[in-house]
Amino acid sequence: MRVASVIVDVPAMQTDRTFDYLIPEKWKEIIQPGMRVAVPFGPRKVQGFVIKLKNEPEVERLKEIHSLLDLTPVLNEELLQIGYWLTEKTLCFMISALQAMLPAAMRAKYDKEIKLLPTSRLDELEPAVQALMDESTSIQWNEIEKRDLLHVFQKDIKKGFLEVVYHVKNKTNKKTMKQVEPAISSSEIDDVIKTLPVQASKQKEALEYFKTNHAPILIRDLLNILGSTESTIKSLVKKGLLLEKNIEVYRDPYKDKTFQRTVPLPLTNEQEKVISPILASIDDEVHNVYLMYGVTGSGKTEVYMQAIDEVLKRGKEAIVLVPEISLTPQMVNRFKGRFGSQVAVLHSGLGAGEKYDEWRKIHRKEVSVVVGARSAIFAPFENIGIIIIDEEHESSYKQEDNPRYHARDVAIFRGEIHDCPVVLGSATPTLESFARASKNVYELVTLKERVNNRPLPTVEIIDMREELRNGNRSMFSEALYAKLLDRLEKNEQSVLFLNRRGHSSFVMCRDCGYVMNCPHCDISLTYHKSSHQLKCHYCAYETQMPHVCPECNSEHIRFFGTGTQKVEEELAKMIPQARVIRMDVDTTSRKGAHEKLLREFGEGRADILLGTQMIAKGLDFPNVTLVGVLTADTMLHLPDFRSSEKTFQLLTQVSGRAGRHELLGEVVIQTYTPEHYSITLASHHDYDGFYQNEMMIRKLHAYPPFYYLALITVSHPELTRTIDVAEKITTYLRKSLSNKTIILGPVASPIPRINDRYRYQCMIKYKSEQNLNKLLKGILDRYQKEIAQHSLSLSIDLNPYIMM
Ligand SMILES: Nc1ncnc2c1ncn2[C@@H]1O[C@H](COP(=O)(O)OP(=O)(O)OP(=O)(O)O)[C@@H](O)[C@H]1O
Ligand SMILES: [Zn+2]
Ligand SMILES: [Zn+2]
Repeated sequence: MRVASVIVDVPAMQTDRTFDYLIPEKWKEIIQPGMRVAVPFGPRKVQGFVIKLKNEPEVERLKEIHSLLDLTPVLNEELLQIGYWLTEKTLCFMISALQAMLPAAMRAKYDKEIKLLPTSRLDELEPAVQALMDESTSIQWNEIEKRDLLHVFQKDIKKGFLEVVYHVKNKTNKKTMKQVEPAISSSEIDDVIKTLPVQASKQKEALEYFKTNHAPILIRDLLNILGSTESTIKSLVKKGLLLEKNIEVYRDPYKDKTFQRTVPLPLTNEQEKVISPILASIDDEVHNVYLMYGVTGSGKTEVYMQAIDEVLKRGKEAIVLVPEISLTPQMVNRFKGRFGSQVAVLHSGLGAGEKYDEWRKIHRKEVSVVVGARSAIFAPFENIGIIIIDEEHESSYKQEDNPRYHARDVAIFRGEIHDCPVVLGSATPTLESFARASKNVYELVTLKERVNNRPLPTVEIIDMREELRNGNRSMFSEALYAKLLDRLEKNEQSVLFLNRRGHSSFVMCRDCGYVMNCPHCDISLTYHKSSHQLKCHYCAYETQMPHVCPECNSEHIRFFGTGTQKVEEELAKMIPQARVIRMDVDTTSRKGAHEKLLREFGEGRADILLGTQMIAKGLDFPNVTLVGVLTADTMLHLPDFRSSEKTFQLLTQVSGRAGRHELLGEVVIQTYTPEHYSITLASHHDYDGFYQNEMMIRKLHAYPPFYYLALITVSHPELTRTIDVAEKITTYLRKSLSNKTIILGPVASPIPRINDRYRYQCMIKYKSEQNLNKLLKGILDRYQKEIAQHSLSLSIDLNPYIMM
């Protein structure tokens, strides 16, 4: 092949296509699609991805590829295909799609080195490679390039003897450790031991060790075994009896942990029923989407693991997505405990280098299970047997920057390609998914009972208005206070949950619970402190903040919000003897803090765990018998059509933390709106009731799953231009889209100015618009000049989750 089509790293409309480059003679045999190259682009050199190889140049004179960044493709054919699909589905640039699929470390500047893998021997290598690598286990890329030997090295890379390692220039350098091995034979060791003086007992011990274990070992591990110091080993190295080497180790954050190995549990009848269609799909290699609706503690995770077991037995691979916050040690422990070193873990808590190391394990096929957050859906596996999305209702599966993809969509797309099942699991499925299951687009499988028939906890709703009337102005109701004391006495643990999302933004009457809603949208108004006004983020309605409650004339109407710190202080006053662990953004920002606090709680070193969203899911502590929700309302009044759904999900998840084992559980929900259906139905564990109710409301207001949404946000430094563009776009859409489609706006965005740029938005609600994506691309095209000059920005979100 003579020509490579390259997507260059210049994210702009005009460059969102391939550019052809001539392949220099020496790289003809080397270059493949999915590799990165550096190419001249205008006066600069830029990075790019080779997408295709061709024989005939389409243009007369082509520039040559400047250099190679990879010797094996970092993106395989399937991922390139997904890249194109992402550009269509999310209207992003191809370069953004391609980069989103790689670990961040590969986007930075780096040095490259080619390294002998620990499993291979020098004498297996090509002679030219051997000659260069003699005496060392790695060599700098430039050295090879200078000698024009890349093609020879590529052969050994393909055979799996060598690999390319990227060293990111800022601090994520590879981690090396010292290893020693005997430099002499076992019988020689025996002779040496006899000649050593009596005082050298430690040295003798070390040599004794190598006599029976004639193999390399990390110095750290050796010292642990022998209980001796590094100087002992050093003197043996000096004497030439041991050989010391620096070897690279993966930065595996779980390395020092031992995981208790677990074996598959005999499944309950319900679990059997749920797993059998999934196993059939695995067996028949058919793509099917299963919605696994299972109450909290019903053993979904056990079902996932046994399905994965089947996949691994067939030599295939598994992707498990878990929401970021539930990548708690508990979840990682369970997968590592079952599948050991076959598991790679990918999440944002890892440093760039650690993530890159985990990614390499996948790329090199050293693991066959990946457990990770959203972007793990792009794991470069080639033989996927199952994809699982746990807690499928979590909004963190939607990426909020370009490419604005939803991991569920990518999962289903990959599932189709690999002819494998996709399992969406949740105790509170999204309305979208449950509706699809009701229409048999997905197959519904249900776990109605907790394992061992543990009952779901009883839930008591406390009306905080009533408390106030009775003179209780604290954050704790009488009932919750009494129950906390009771647990303390019994030596049982409690979890207190404070929902901080959306705090202090809505306005409510503390006497009657009345919340200020928009008359046109049935969504709560947001309080704007600066202007002392209430605004609707959907239709631009606004009104003055009232001085008295419009419903009951009380003066106790105010905006709302409390923080975990305040709760902690109040707890300390009210129950000074309780030991409290507070978990929020502040106490968990340090690496490993999250894990440490949970471990302490698990070991019973605290009576109460107080926290935000991050304690809502995944926790499984046998001694927790009480869960308290301090204010169930905060989320309810967010200017978001999903606020009831989110409230129901959260209350169900939090309640699910209580009474999962022998001890019975109890839940107390404090609220100012005890009659709201999301709260009453959550207290009865009534998902079906909630689904019916919420579907009616969505239908009435033309929201998903009855309509699709698209959100266009226009921003510009000048207000008049912002409005002008927003209006033109809206008018154009009104003209071009079907009259069944609803177009709202243009209105100022909920955050009307960011970074001195004004923001206006337009919302499209549609059922079917064949040409919508083309139309929207056309709009981007129309404004591309202004966008390129950075004065204008147009963001288009097909399927928005954040309306700000
Ligand atoms: N077949 C089984 N036999 C015995 N114990 C089981 C079985 N399946 C699961 N368990 C145990 O029951 C508990 C709850 O299971 P698991 O955590 O898998 O439920 P889940 O549905 O994933 O929970 P949640 O969604 O609330 O996090 C766990 O401690 C698990 O080890
Ligand atoms: Zn009132
Ligand atoms: Zn409104």
